[in-house]
Amino acid sequence: MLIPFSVKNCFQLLCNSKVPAAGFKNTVKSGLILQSTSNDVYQNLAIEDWIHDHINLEGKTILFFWRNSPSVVIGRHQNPWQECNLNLMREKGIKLARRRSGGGTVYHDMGNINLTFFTAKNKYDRMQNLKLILRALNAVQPQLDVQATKRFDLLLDGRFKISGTASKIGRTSAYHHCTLLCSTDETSLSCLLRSPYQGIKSNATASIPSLVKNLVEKDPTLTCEVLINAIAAEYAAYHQTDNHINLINPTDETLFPGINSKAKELQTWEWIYGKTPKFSVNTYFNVLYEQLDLEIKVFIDIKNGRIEICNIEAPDHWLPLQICERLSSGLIGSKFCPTEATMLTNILLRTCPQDYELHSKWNMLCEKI
Ligand SMILES: Nc1ncnc2c1ncn2[C@@H]1O[C@H](COP(=O)(O)OC(=O)CCCC[C@@H]2CCSS2)[C@@H](O)[C@H]1O
Repeated sequence: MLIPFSVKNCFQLLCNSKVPAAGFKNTVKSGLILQSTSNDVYQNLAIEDWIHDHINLEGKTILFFWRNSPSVVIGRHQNPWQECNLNLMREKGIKLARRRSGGGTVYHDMGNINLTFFTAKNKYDRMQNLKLILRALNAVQPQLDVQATKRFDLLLDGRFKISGTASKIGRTSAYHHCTLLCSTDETSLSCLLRSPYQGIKSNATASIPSLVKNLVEKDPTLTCEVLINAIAAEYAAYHQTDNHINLINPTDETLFPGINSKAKELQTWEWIYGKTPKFSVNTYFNVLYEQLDLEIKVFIDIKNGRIEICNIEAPDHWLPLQICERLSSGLIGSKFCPTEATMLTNILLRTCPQDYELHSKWNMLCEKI
């Protein structure tokens, strides 16, 4: 169901389907500026989905500002194992989110601003949005050298990326969203976006790594707040609308019916990992066991995030082929995830409870894999 658009009373009126559409169109201005009160990546991505699915954007536009606590955000068609360091993320409690738009992987924290430009499909224009950001940057610091590229990145001093773009085009509406690096933790960004996993083969979209820089490095007065206000002012001037940032709470079911279930869906394993395009892992590693250096080979095919084919080859004298096969086949159908694999093999190992040596060997393998 599409809901008529309004700037009056922000979303209260947006949800009021009794407002007569024709008369209403003449009285409302064309743009609305919103900012999320939440720093939760799933809640903020859910707001994007909700607006995209529920608001009739014909002749109207919305600009949505949002910031997240530390998170890694992968594109719709990406492979998280290939794009980031999942172990490090788990260790540091950094969230992983899969967005609905395509493109590469980015790191978010409170020093990164996200901007979503919602329009009707026929008004979707990424370069126009980026130029608006450039005008705002120029207004706050005329000495900045920032340019938009053909890929819709924003580059500082001709080589440092400060913004990446992605988009989603629906039947009638579309959105273009982009980042803006203000004071992000660059060390976390580069460590987390480096995958330690080897031997992955897939057709998933690969990210395009760049040198990055924060705007605050160029001018310490360029805080997130200053930048958001400058972009909002430029947006209001361009769309001849009120220069007012409406704060919205993305958990408010009265304004956004169904929003919490959207946020929940974005947090499911099935969405984050299960949507990974089919891939395979073909690798080997060495284990040290009682002064023996053993080579273990691993071949795994993963579909919908679950193990479809699994072959683990260890030297026969160390782990007899038959046992290796039994344990490998026990993993088939399980999520490609350390906790589930460990749980499953623990169940299998219970069939030979006394064999402590086998248990310790298998645990070594699981840890390495
Ligand atoms: N926050 C941020 N901003 C700009 N560039 C970044 C950021 N994080 C990482 N990077 C760099 O971009 C590349 C990936 O570039 P690549 O071009 O592959 O991907 C993108 O740019 C995607 C942008 C998605 C924007 C959405 C807006 C709201 S939700 S996420 C990465 O390897 C880093 O070098």
